[in-house]
Amino acid sequence: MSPSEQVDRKQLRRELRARRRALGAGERRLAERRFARNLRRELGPRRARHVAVYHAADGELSPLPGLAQRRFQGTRLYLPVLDPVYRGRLRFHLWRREKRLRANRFGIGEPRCAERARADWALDVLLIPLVGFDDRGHRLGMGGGFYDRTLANFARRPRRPRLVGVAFECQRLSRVPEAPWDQPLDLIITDSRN
Ligand SMILES: Nc1nc2c(c(=O)[nH]1)N(C=O)[C@@H](CNc1ccc(C(=O)N[C@@H](CCC(=O)O)C(=O)O)cc1)CN2
Ligand SMILES: Nc1ncnc2c1ncn2[C@@H]1O[C@H](COP(=O)(O)OP(=O)(O)OP(=O)(O)O)[C@@H](O)[C@H]1O
Repeated sequence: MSPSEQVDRKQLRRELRARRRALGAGERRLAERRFARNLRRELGPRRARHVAVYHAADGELSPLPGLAQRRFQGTRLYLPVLDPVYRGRLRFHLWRREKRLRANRFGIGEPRCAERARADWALDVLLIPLVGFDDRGHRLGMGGGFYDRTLANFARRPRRPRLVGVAFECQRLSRVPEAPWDQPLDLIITDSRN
């Protein structure tokens, strides 16, 4: 990746984050409904017992209405937690809805570390919040490299979750300038209307 592409990434990230934050409440509700339908359709009938989600922040599309559907009734949900030991890495802890979350250093809610964790490779589906994406499955995230490091691990594993990016259609780009460490996603699910 050339230095100018690095600048592009930063600039793109800023613009796309502003774009998703600018969506109004009505647009968001509609987008979440469409996402719910697309999620059901795209995941197909295969059972997903252990699904990592995220606690929507910074204008992100909330995946929760999608996961409240009947199809996900026995599904356990996990949230990313900034690893207190391995800096820059994520752990996935069980999200029990009756328990209060705790804000991490970015102000995003996390389960307490006492909640059960599941090894990332043993999840069935990993929902990844995207800042930008393109048709080839390349993604732009918040820039901390947290998901990058998680994804890099899967290359050496026989078992891994389905890697599913989540974004609004307005975050689609013709091409994400790719970084050498980028791992393409299996699937990107948006609020597309059909
Ligand atoms: N909902 C949600 N949870 C998530 C992520 C995410 O993208 N969405 N993450 C995905 O990685 C991890 C957190 N990563 C983050 C990386 C950067 C910033 C951020 O706001 N950066 C500031 C400057 C940060 C600072 O140094 O204080 C910024 O860009 O303005 C936030 C979260 C784990 N949890
Ligand atoms: N496998 C890895 N191991 C160590 N560091 C990594 C790895 N992958 C990426 N990084 C570092 O993480 C930083 C952020 O990467 P990048 O710009 O690709 O973020 P991003 O596309 O926004 O993704 P993310 O959602 O993971 O933050 C980079 O500076 C990079 O050096």
